[in-house]
Amino acid sequence: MLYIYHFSIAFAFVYITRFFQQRLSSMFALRHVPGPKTSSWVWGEEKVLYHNTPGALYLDWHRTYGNIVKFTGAFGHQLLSVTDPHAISFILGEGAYQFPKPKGVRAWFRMLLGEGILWVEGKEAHEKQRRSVGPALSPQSARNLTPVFYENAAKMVTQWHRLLDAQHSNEIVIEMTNWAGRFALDTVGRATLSYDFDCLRGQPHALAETLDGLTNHEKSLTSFYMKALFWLLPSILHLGKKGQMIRKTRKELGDLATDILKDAEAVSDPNSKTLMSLMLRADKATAAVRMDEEQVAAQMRTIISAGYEPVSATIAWLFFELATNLEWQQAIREEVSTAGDPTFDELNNAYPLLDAFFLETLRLHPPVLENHHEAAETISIPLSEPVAGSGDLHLVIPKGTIISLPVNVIQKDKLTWGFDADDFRPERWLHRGTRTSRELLAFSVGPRGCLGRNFAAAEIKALTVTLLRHFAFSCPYEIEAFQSFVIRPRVKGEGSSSLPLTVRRTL
Ligand code: HEM
Repeated sequence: MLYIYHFSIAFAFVYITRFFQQRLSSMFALRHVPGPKTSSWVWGEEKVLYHNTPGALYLDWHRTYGNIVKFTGAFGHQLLSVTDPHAISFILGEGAYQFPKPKGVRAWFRMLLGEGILWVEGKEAHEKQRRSVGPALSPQSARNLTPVFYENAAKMVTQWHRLLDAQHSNEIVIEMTNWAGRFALDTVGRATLSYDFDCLRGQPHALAETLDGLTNHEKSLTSFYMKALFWLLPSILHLGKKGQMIRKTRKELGDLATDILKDAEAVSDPNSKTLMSLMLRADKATAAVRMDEEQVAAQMRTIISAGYEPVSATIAWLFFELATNLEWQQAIREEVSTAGDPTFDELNNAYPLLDAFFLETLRLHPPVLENHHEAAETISIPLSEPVAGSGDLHLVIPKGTIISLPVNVIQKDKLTWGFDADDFRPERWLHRGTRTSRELLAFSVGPRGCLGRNFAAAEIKALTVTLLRHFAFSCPYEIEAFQSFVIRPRVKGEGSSSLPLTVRRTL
């Protein structure tokens, strides 16, 4: 017993000494990097970040201190916020495997989704998973699934007409974040597993409620502690009600995938175009060691979750912008008022106004606000311009430093986007010579860039075309951004996400 006691004391001593040693050497190495004064010795900037409008502090900091900003997290750990273009290209490109996701972020993905592609690190292991998952999310696969996108969009139209008929009215208030979530979940469910959650026809599915309960919460002390501490103590995620919810969601997502995997027909049908079948075929063709049941379930959970949250948030923001930019709404309605449903290729190429509006929505409302990484080793990264007062076009980043790439700041950079970078101005995308979608970071870039971007663009555009042909939108409320797992809209001052839109029949 005494032995265990001494062992624990020694262990704690070594751990605490190493922790402070690392902090001190990191502070020394980054001493010349500018940044805000620590506002709390215990919580660093975590509290102000948590209570401020999402992304607002990063904007202030970078406008005050330049492209590289140092700030403090809980218990004095150092973070860097980086918007320098060369540094970003390196971190997301050639240096991607030297900057894995932070341990806390990986712990979250592992606990919720399993050891799938969002969790995996290391060049070889990640490339192996990408070879299996990639074909399932290729442009060809999104092309094959386009009819599913339209079928789900048409279900939404039918339901809204029913709601209007029931009110004997041509106008009704629709809570758009809820319907966007139903559309995104039904679509990714059918595409991935040929499984219909059927949220669009009936009541929200239990899984949608579990997913929302996990991330779409009001601000509370517990969620603040979780957010502030999981960088340092990833195991905190296992605790309390939150831990229970994560386990519940993981189980529900996994049970569904394994049930379908066991249903031999869904998998062995050589003509099946579900993402699961395509992934299993790619895995069989390219991997020496095939995925086991848990690995398949992990990938399916990952695709469902990756295809649900950011898509539903983007749909909501896009309709918010349509509802507040009425001239654009009318212009896009006219542009898409052609006969029949546009094909996948037409959705991509035939509607410049729709495309510009979609890209501008992602520029000003990136659902994934911060892209986090951790230096696996002490490493020197290239810079476009020196940190103030140093003259050096490189920055040495100590091992363990957590780096945030604030997508909102990068996508509002006045040097790249011009003096009106803060404004919603879709016309900036119409001059293709000067602007390309590659400049967006909303989907990230490089070897870990989003695999589902073709899928997301096609489903969101298919929904927009369909809804604009039937309805007109306006927004009588003041809306603000709110941080859940992704950035969602809500009525100013309300608790969780909400976007009530006035929807009027046009047909
Ligand atoms: C507007 C919608 C979407 C946005 C803004 C978005 C954004 C992102 C971002 C920023 C990443 C990089 C994450 C990181 O490095 O930590 C990512 C990765 C990923 N996304 Fe998306 N995503 C969207 C839709 C989708 C959809 C619909 C799917 C699948 C159906 C999907 C599947 C994936 C996968 C599998 C990865 C992991 C790639 C890897 O690590 O190699 N995404 N996404």
